[in-house]
Formats: sequence, C-alpha cells, structure tokens
Amino acid sequence: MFTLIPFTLVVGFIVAAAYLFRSKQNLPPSPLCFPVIGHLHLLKDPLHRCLRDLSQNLGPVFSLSLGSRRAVVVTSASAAEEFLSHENDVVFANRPISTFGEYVFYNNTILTSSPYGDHWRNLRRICTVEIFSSARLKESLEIRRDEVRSLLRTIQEATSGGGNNSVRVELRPLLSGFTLNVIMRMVAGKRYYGEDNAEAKEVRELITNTLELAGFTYAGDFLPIWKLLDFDGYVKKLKKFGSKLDKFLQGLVDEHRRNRGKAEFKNTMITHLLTLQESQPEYYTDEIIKGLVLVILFAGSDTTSVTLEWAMANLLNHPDVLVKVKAELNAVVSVEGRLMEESDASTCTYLNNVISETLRLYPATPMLLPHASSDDRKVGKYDIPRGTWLFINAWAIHRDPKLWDEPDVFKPERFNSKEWKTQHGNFLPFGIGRRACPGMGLAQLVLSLALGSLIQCFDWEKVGDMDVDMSEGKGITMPKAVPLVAKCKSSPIIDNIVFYLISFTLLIGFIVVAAYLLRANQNLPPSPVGFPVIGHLHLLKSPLHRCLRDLSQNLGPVFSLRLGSRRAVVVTSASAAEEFLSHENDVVFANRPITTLGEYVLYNNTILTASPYGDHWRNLRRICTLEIFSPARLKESLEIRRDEMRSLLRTIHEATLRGGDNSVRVELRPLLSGFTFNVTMRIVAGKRYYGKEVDELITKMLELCGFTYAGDFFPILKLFDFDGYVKKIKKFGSKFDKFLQGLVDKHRRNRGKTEFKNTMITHLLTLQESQPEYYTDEIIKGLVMVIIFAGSETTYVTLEWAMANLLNHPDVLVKIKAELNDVVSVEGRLMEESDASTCTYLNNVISETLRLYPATPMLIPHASSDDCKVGEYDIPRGTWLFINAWAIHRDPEVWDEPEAFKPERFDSEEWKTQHGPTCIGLCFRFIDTMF
Ligand code: HEM
Repeated sequence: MFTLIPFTLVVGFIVAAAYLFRSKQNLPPSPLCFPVIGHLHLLKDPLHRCLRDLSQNLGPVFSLSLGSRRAVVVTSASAAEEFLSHENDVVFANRPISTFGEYVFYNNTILTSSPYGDHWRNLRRICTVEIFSSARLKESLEIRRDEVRSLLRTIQEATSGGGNNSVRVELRPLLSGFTLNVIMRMVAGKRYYGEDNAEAKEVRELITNTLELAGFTYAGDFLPIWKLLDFDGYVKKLKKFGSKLDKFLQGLVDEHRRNRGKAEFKNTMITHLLTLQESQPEYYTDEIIKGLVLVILFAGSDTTSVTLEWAMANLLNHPDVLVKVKAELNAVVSVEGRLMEESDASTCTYLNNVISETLRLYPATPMLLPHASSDDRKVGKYDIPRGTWLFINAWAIHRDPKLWDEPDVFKPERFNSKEWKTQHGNFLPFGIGRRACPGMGLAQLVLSLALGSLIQCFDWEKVGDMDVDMSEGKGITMPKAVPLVAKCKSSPIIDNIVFYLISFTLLIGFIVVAAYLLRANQNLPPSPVGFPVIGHLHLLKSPLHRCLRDLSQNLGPVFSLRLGSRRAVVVTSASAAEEFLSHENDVVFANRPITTLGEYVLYNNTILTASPYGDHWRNLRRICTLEIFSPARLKESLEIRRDEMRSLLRTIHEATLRGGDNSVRVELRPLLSGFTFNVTMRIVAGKRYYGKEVDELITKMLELCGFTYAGDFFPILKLFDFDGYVKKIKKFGSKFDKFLQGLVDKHRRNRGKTEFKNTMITHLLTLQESQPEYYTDEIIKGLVMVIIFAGSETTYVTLEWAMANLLNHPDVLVKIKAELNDVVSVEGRLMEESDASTCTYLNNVISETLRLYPATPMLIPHASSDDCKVGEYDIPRGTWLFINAWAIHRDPEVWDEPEAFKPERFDSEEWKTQHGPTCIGLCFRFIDTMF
C-alpha cells in the first residue's frame, strides 16, 4: 500500500501530461474522470445498458479513459457505419490485446483476437473454405439434422412421463448441449453432451471455465501494474487454465492424426486441416489448427444457444406469436407429415422474423467484439488516436427510438415491412465490416432448424402466470439472468401421427384436406381414395409390380399415390415411361429417393445407385464406365468370366458323373449365384470371397433393401425408432463398411502381388494417389458396393428364370442346343463370349426372359428434382417415380400374346422398330455391358 501511493502520483502525473498533450486533439466528449483509473469506476454490469445510459448525456460517440487505455463508445447506427465501413474499416479492423488472449488464445493469434493482417486473412480464408463454404455446410447438414432429432427425442422422453399434462423442461442445458454437439461434431467428429464419460465431463467444464474467464473487464488489461503484481491471482489462474485447454486441444489433434482412416474422423475440420498440414507443414502448424478449433468452439456454440434461449423466452411471453409460427410450420412442413428440414427455413418467413426480432432485442454479443485502431484517424469531426479500443453498442442501436418504432416491444412483423428492407444498417447482431461474423450463415441454419423443430413438435407454455423474467445476466455472450424453464407437452403433430396410424383423428384429417385444397389447383395424375396420414400405403401388397398393375387397370397408365408424407407417381405404359424418362424430362427425374437405408448403409445416399443427379453422380458414372465397363477393361476381365464358367460346368459335371447314365437333381440357385458373385468379386477385388461372412452380408442387405420402411414415409417413426430399424441398420451399415474397408486396406498393403494387380480396387487406388481429394476411400467403397449388388444379384436371378423357362419349353431348349451345335460344338470346343453375337436365338431367349421376368420389375425408383409438367399432369418436386417395367412388358396393346414365352418375337420385323417398350436398358443401368 505504501509503495502504491507514490506510484499513483507518478502515474497521475503522466496521465495529466498526456491529457495536456492530447488537448489539441478533438477527441469525442468524455465525462469527468479520476486520475489513474480514468472512467473505470463508471463501468457497471450489464455494460451495454450502462454505456447506453452514459450516451444519453454524452451523445452517440463518446470517449472513456480506462486506466491507461483510451476507448471510444458508439451507440448510433450511422456512427457505427462511419467507423466500420468505407475508408475507416481497415484502421479499426484490429482487436485489443488482452491478458486472456495472451494465455488462452495462443498469444492473441487466433482468428477472433488476431490483429488485422496477412495472418488474420489466412485464418479467415481457411475458416471460410473448411467450415463455412456451401460445400462444407452441405456436408455437415446430416450432423445438424441428427443433433436436432436427438434434442427432440430427449424432450419427447421427458414429456412422455407426463401423459396428457405438460411437464417442466429446463431448456438451458439442453440447448447449450445441442449447439456444442453440433459444433464439436463438425470440428472433431465427437459429441460431448448426452454422453456420460470422463472426457465429456472434462470438456463441459473447460467450456464453462472459458466463458467465465473470458471478457474484457480484467483490471490488469487497463492497469498494467495490476497484471504485473497479479493481486487477484487471475494471471496464475489463466496460465493454468490455458495449458489445460491446450492439452485437451492437442489431444484432439493427436487422436485425429492416429485415426484418420476411421469413419468417425473422416470428414471433420481437424482431418481436413491435417491434410493441409502435410502439404504446407510450415503454415498449418498444430498451434494454428488448435487455434482454429478453439475459435469455432468458442465463437460458435454459446452465441447460438443463448439466442435460442432468448427466442424461446420471447415466444413464451407472446403466445400469439407462438401460434403464428406454429401455423406457418403446419402449412409448410407438418402438412406433409414430416419434420422440419433446413431447406424449409427459406419458406418460413415468420419464423425467420422471430429469430431476427430476438437478435434485435437480445443480440448474443451486445457490444460486438471490441475493435482497436491501428493508426491515428479522423472519423467525422473527431480525432481517434492509434490504439483506441472501439466499443460498438449493438444492443443500444437495436433499441434506438429514432430507428425503431416501439423499440422495446417484441414485434416480429416489423421485419416484413418495406421500410425495414431498406434499413439493414440499423441491424448488426453479427457486426459489420471486415471483422463481421463469418459464422452468420451457419448460425442462421442452426437457429431456424432448431427453433422450428421445437415449435413444430411440442406445445410450449410459461410456468405459472407471471411473464418469463427477461433480465440479462453477466457474460461475454449475453445470457438470460435466470435459466429458462418452460412447460411442454408433445404437440398434436407427434401424438396424432402415431395415433392416426391406428385410428385417424380429425386434426390430421383436417391437415390432409388442407393439403388437398392447397394442391387442388394442380392437375395431378388420378389417384384412388386414400386415408388421412397413411394415404394409399394400405393398398400396397406384395408383389408390388402385380399390385400396381392391377391398380392401373382402373386408374390408367399414369396414376399417383400418397405414401405417408411422400407423393409417388406410378407409370405402367411404355409411352408414358418414355415421356417421363427421356427427352426434356429425363434430367428432372434423374434423382433417386433419399432413404434411411441409403443414409446409413449406402454412404449417406452418395453411391452411384442412390446418389442424386449432378456432378458427383456424373463423376461416379464416368469412373464406372472407364474402370469397369470400357471395352478395354471388359477384355481384361474376360479370362475371369471364362474361368468361373468352366468352374461352374466342372461342378455340375462332377454331380452328373455320380448318376452314371441317369440324370441327377441339381439345385441351380446356389450354383448360379455363386458363379455371378465370384465373377464380380474377382473383377472388383481379385478374390473369390464367397465365404460365410459375405454370404451373410449380402443376404442381410437383400432383406433390408427395398423401399418399404415406414420411416421413409413417416419421418416421425424414424425419429423415435419405435421398431429399432434405424438402430439395426446403423449397426449393419458399420459392419458392411468394415468389410469394404478391409478389402481396400488389403489392396493398399498388397498392391504389388499378382492377384491384386488388375482389380478395380487397385485401379481406383492408383487414381487416389494423383487425386486423393476425389478418390477417397469412401468413394472406392461405394463403387465396390454398387458393383457387388447391381452386378451379381440381378444376373443370377435372370439366369435362374431363363433356365426355368427353358425347362418349361423343351422345344425352345432343343432349338438353342441346335444353334449352339451349329456355331460352337461343330468346332469341337466350348462356347466363348465372342460366340454370343452369332447365337441369335440364344439372345432372343435371354431377351424374352428379361421381358417376362425383369430382375428389377419396378426399376429402381426415381425422384423429381423440380416441379414439372409431364403430358397433361403437374408433377411436384420430390415426387417418387415408379416405372412398372414388368407391366409394360406384359401390355397386350404392345405385345402379342404377352404372357406366352416366345423368344421368336425378338426376330420379327415389328420388334426391330419397337425397342421403346422393353426396359432392358433402363433396368440394367450397369450390368448389361458386363455380362
Ligand atoms: C447467433 C449466433 C451468432 C452471433 C449473434 C454472432 C455474433 C458475432 C459478432 C457480433 C462478432 C463480432 C463482429 C465484430 O467484431 O464486428 C462475431 C465474430 C465472430 N464469429 Fe460470430 N456470431 C454467432 C455465431 C457464430 C458461429 C456459429 C460461428 C462459427 C461456428 C461464429 C464465428 C465467429 C468468428 C470466428 C468471429 C471472429 C471474426 C473475426 O474476428 O474476424 N459466430 N460473431
């Protein structure tokens, strides 16, 4: 204390001298101050309110002495624009150097605290490319959807205990857990909330501590002597905390380095950065990577969860607004019996207005992040010295009565007005200028999906009669002082959908009628009478192709069905099939439906058979054409097909030997399926893997595949997974992936060995070396999966049908044999692939088999990517398209005696002009050239 008095005097003297020196400058007005501490004593929590009150006397731009620092505070939109845009933006693009940044944010080098310059520009570029680019946001969509569903499930479990009564739900831990899981999964592939292990607990603690310790209110940042002597032990605490946090971040980076091949670490931001580290190790150091992880974690999670909590609190205090948001969601989303998706956000204008109004009244960072000037500057009439801290009071600007009508009232409608549309400068929750928030797009996606889903699925009310307390608490992001607790019960959308599956209640019936009226001015294909909610699902029977042909007999060759929340169109005539899948409509219908199987087993619907039409699909198709179906590759694999055929003949011959001169019984199915599977596996992987494990995988896949899972038509069933299908399929997907990864790794290890030399996997691994970003392991595994399934199953089924037809038509069998004798046996040799073109009758038998028994009688469903008109009908975007090849092949208007097996028909002149009616080409998108 004794030494502090003379010290204070000396500093007082220095400050007075500085004051005199500066007096020639026109600084913004300032209140009276004390020596040394300046205006520090004026600062009170919450800071944004205290600074707004000061501005009421001092004007919209005023200055403060905070110990040894000068700060300027701005509380008007026009002044904020003057400081942070146009020619002043660069000068104010620095950030203040803080003690917290020194010990926790890698000496103020991370994106949020780094000074403006090349290093900052580089970090910002990396973030934009690796996290915020539309490609990355699309890649991480599944994470956000999955975490929202998990949040809904947790609340649903809580409400199910209350029966018809509402239950109390503590929202803060749920919302902060949700946003942290989203961010951590994008960054590091891990979730820490909802998991009960030591690591998760430690991380939750680290985050809480970061938010507690961060901020710009530490006395040592303004009075360096305070920091030097560390009276309050803050520096010691920060040092300890900084090294603990660094240890955790280093652990994450090392874990990724060790496990880069594994599925869960594959597409994370850390893995992408480690790949960049390989090519530019001097720039992408571990410290840069850890800093980026920290920034995203720190800037991305709390801001979003705090906003969600404020939004919910506002809605509880304004039930009329809540009703309007719900009505909008019902009209846009629930009407289709599904849950909200991110893509719905653009249509839900009122929901977006609620979010904007929340950010206006309760901006998550009410003072933005402080800026600092890198040079002396004149802004308006004021001189602003270099090193000045700049506080923009967004909270005060958002409540400025000169800019906003009834500024303190929650009125989402204001964002609809024409006026607002020209006044964007008055609304700056994400900042302005070059340091503005780069995460705005991601934040808006998360906010609308989470808030929309919470409102869609549950009914919310405040607890008791009193309004929710809206006072602000302490913290760098502005939390509610009192954590939000609300009363909640499942919304009719959940209960009724489940209930309706059994007994069709009126409310959903009403929704369906509303949907019907909404669609009434469209000319959809005719449709049978359906039930509410389930639509026409009850009409579907096995075998589907027969059932749909029977329906078409009343409804015509093009009709539509409602399958739960999905619309489907069924086509049973050749001319209509041609209209849908060729000419100008082909591209619109070149998509595939998104299915749950595709999500968890077919690499999130990205493999060739399931992928939506677009660049990715085109690329896969090109790879397949070059690497499997090109004449050169087919020639290379000819020996495999010949060898496997000989082996099949040998097996049957050995069986017949046992019968002597008598015929023996031969079970053909296992022999034919073994044959086609061995051919495929040898072409793909060089080995006959027809062992028990693969056998089981294939049988299971065939069991699971198809388009009959109820959750694909009622997303709510998928969300709650009543029948455990999602769980089962997730497990199966990871088992299958393990098998495929095993194949790829084996090839990687043994590429030199002869048996692995000329396989499809080896070719793809060679391409991976030159273009690793495109030929990822996932792309290779997806291609292998497609070839195994599309290539083997369809072919052996066709062979079995062909043999069965021949057994029933011995006259046809005799004719083939005669043709083969003439072409092949006469030369005393076995048949070769090159003989096929000469054996016309044999080919006719195969065509006739494919006509009567097409291996995929309904083709693989297509889906429309846009609204379109086909013939006289309007077909809405997202419609599933079923082409009934089986019915087309038996259409009596096209085929003479359609049910009879008559291979000769393919010889006729008529047939030669009638290729349209056969769907062989469509049916076998991949395998026709192969076998
Ligand atoms: C409701 C959500 C959010 C709000 C209200 C918000 C608001 C802000 C504000 C006001 C700033 C400072 C702007 C300035 O200094 O002028 C900022 C900076 C930043 N935000 Fe956000 N933010 C949100 C979500 C996110 C998310 C989700 C991420 C990333 C995942 C993110 C990453 C960042 C980063 C990296 C910066 C520092 C930019 C720089 O200094 O160059 N933010 N944010």
